[in-house]
Amino acid sequence: MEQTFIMIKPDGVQRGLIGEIISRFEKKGFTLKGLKLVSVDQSFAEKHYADLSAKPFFAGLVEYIVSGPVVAMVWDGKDVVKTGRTIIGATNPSASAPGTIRGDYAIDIGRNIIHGSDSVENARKEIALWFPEGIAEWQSSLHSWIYE
Ligand SMILES: Nc1ncnc2c1ncn2[C@@H]1O[C@H](COP(=O)(O)OP(=O)(O)OP(=O)(O)O)[C@@H](O)[C@H]1O
Repeated sequence: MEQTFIMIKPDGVQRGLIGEIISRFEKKGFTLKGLKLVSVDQSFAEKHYADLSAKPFFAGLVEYIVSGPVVAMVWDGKDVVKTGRTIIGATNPSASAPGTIRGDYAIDIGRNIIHGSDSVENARKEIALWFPEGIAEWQSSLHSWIYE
């Protein structure tokens, strides 16, 4: 099945949204395969956001990601990359629909609470970067109640 990398950013952790965010992915029917609370350093944050290194907001983005612990997760399920992005909402919370995580809980683009991989290929790279130790191998017993 497909996997995606989801990170609750430092503002999401500080604001007490960990449980709410995990709950949304769980209730949808996706399966949690990796989970840890970690503080990353500058070089790690720069690696994660390497594609954005030329952007004017890059330094501020890195500073934001290292400002406190983040929750790194791997979620598994059919079309989880695309559906995960839908659950998260548009990058700029001012354009995120109500009902999405960013639409419900964020205001500023530079404090948008959560990250989700934007493609299956990037998910693979991000999971390898954040979980070099590997992820849990298990299958939920609810599988046949979620997939036909
Ligand atoms: N104009 C901006 N000003 C400040 N921060 C920004 C801006 N644009 C993007 N960011 C930050 O950089 C992150 C990565 O930007 P990107 O364009 O990859 O959006 P995204 O894929 O929706 O976000 P993410 O990769 O965090 O899921 C955004 O989530 C946001 O935190």
